[in-house]
Amino acid sequence: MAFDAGTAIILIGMPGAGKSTIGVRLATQRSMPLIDTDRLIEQREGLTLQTILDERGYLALRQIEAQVLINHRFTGQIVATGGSAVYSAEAMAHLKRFGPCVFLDIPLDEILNRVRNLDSRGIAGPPGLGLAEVYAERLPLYRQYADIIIDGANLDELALLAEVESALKTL
Ligand SMILES: Nc1ncnc2c1ncn2[C@@H]1O[C@H](COP(=O)(O)OP(=O)(O)OP(=O)(O)O)[C@@H](O)[C@H]1O
Ligand SMILES: O=C(O)C1=C[C@@H](O)[C@@H](O)[C@H](O)C1
Ligand SMILES: [Mg+2]
Repeated sequence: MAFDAGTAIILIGMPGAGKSTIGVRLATQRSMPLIDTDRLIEQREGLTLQTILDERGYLALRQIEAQVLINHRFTGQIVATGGSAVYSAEAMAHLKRFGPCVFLDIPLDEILNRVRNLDSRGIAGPPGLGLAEVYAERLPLYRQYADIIIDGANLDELALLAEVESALKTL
């Protein structure tokens, strides 16, 4: 693919996969702006994600997320998506027009270690669904939309960043 200054890099993966952490590092390293799509949602709605979930439910949050993604231009940006972005095929097709989609593939046990506050952190899924079920449901979707899959097992932030950079060079 053409990898010029306008090309975005889209990070996808489970909550706790490191999209924001790696996003910040990639943006700094490449002198590109970082956009966290969760913040776009909160700005548009004037509400926190948790309030949207509590007051309108997870399907409404997924719908809002899809609309926000579809209506935004991501040219030249590092994009840290919400973990639930992959529920909208239309939003994913739109995102992928701006650049490659990088799936940070972190094993479930590591995700479970990192994400402890499931009840208060707002997962866009049915109440009561555990992280293991969310992981099983989403894994095929993350794989389906990924142009690059990074096996992040046992990689610290810097090692993961290096893997992402080296995979991007192969495109
Ligand atoms: N490679 C890594 N090794 C160990 N810990 C990491 C790594 N990357 C991120 N973390 C830690 O995991 C936690 C979650 O990371 P981060 O917030 O970047 O995930 P995220 O994918 O953006 O999640 P969310 O979907 O909740 O926004 C943070 O505490 C971060 O310090
Ligand atoms: O993985 C998820 O379901 C979510 C992750 C967060 O980043 C937010 O996008 C939202 O709370 C949903
Ligand atoms: Mg994040």
